[in-house]
Amino acid sequence: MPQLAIDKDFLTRYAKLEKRVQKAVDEALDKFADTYYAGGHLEKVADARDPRARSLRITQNYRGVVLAPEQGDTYLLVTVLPHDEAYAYIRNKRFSVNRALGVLEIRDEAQLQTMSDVLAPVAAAAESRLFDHVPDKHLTQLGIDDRTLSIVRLLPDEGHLDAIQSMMPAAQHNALVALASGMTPEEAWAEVSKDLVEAVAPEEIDPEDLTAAIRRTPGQAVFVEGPESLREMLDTPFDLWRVFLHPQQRRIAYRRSYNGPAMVTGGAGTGKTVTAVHRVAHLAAGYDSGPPQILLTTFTKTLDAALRSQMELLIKDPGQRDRIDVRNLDKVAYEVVSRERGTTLKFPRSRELERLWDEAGADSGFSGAFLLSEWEQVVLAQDLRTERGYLEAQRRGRGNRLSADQKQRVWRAVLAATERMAQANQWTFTQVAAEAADILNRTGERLYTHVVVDEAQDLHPAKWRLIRALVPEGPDDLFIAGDPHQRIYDHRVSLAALGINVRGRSRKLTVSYRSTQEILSWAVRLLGAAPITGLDDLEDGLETYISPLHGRRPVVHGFTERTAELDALVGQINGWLEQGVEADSIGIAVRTRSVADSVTARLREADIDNGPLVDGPGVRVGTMHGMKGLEFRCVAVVGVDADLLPLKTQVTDRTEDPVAHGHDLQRERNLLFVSCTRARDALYLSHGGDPSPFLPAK
Ligand SMILES: Nc1ncnc2c1ncn2[C@@H]1O[C@H](COP(=O)(O)OP(=O)(O)OP(=O)(O)O)[C@@H](O)[C@H]1O
Repeated sequence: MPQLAIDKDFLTRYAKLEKRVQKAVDEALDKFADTYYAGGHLEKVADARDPRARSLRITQNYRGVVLAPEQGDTYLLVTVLPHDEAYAYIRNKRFSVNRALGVLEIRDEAQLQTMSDVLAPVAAAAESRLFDHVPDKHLTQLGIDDRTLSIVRLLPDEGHLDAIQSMMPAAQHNALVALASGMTPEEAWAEVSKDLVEAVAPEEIDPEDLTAAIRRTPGQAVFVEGPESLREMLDTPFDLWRVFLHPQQRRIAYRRSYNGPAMVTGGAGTGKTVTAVHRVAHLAAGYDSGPPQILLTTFTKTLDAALRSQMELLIKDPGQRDRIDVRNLDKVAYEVVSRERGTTLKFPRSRELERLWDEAGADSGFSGAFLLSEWEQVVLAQDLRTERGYLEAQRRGRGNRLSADQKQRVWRAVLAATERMAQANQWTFTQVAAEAADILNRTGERLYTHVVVDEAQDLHPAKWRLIRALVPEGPDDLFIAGDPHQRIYDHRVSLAALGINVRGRSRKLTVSYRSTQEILSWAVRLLGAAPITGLDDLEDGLETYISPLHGRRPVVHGFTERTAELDALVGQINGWLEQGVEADSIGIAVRTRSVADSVTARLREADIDNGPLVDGPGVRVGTMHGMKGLEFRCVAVVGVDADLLPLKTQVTDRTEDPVAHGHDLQRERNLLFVSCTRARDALYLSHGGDPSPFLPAK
């Protein structure tokens, strides 16, 4: 059976072609797909570096580059380029199979040759060379082949190793970087082989077997399952995540089965959501049709809309889609409770609710706002049902200590207020989640076979109890994606304490697909040095978090007053717009509503179209909390002032509760980190007064 594969570079370049040329590519591929096993109309290029590289005519000015086997029947669509560049590509590049890893590699042999000629005299004159201490045998074991070896022996230093990166097969370059950084050959092997989708013994690697090599390199090239699948790829060429998963992502998403709840963590932009959506595709592929068995969920309405569109982009089969519900947890909980009660539920505004709690707790000595949050953060969080339970409960992170007498008064107020709410059929979403979990636990009904949860770090314990109650315990029951460094609400949860055991089934993603390395390295410093505990109770660090993307360093501008700061913001936004950045690819994040209002007013004055973060129109403006889960090409974080970050009203006094104080400060840091890591290409920050202490010193 002939097989067609497509390289990431092909799709990336196709995405950027004019519509007219794209159409010509489509036609050429249709023809090619009809007959590719004959290989008939692929043109051999006389001076091709690699005899298997052919050109495919698209238009007079464009050519595709196709790797066509001398025997066998796998064709790889490598790239699509203007005519002269395509021929230069074919004249310069060679394809190979890595001898140790078995992955597909491409190198620019012409440039490497030129580089060798330049390096030869430098190497001869140097006293020692970078890899003098490493014997050939070790290099070979790491996948360095003879062609690379000859230039490796000439490299005088790491600068030259960096300089040849773009010419070299990526896996071989990684191995050399590992050795150059002082790793032993064993450590370097662990480093380069960690991303393999399948381990393979060197003697099993056939250097001519392109099909096997492509299968081992799913982040770069994948097989197309048929003309329809090719059509889908070309219809949404920007959505590379649908097709090219990083091996780390693929291993996690497409593992046949987990013997219980599994978790994927990783820094911002490492593709946790992408991995979760692919996991749903994997689970759905196990069924043909029928009632929904899989819940894909997250914690807000705006995020679940984004999840739904991602799911629909990835899963086209209507039968499989029917097996999947995408809805946020509030909605799931609402349906369970309203169905049981046979009525709709009312959700009063927070002011109204606080008034109710004020009245119900009038003689408690506490405000309605305090009582309400005590109920949600302590009583509902710990599922406390009796006064005794409450009196004995720890109130970690709740600030001021309460005496037994005070606790009794709080408990009475809780009873009175919840009674009033019940009479008026008034609810909070946390309460509905707790109630839904109770109902399901009481009836034993389980609504799904699999639940996949995104943005898991911020869920209230009541929502976790609901999640646990939605699926029977068993293989593949729960798949959880989250990042504890992005925790921006109060909920610090231990999954184990909630009966969800992910030990041994927790995996980490480390490669950012969103932000540049410059933005990442800078943003990680905002988090401070305090250790962060994950949902699995283990410490979670971001030491291995990297990005292959590069760009400009973030900039921080300081002003003494807000007006000057906002004038500068207008200048920055206009600058981005003039550079051709679309208005809806620019996000502005601020700590408080009132700063957001000033920003919006100033933009309006400058005639810059703007609107809310999720649906616009124009430049997106919103609070840092609203930035969660979103992404923009350019991000401006405004009002990074000492009195806004941390926001005093949100931080418990150290003298009242030092632990809560620490947690609150960390949460404020995380909030700034989340905002900054929404940026793909450019990050701009400013303050209109003393700078926030979270900003790193230069
Ligand atoms: N394999 C991939 N190929 C191409 N793009 C990818 C891939 N994986 C992720 N991306 C892109 O990287 C960006 C971040 O991915 P995603 O939102 O899944 O990350 P995340 O870890 O959930 O981020 P966050 O925690 O910040 O919300 C998205 O634009 C996504 O499309």
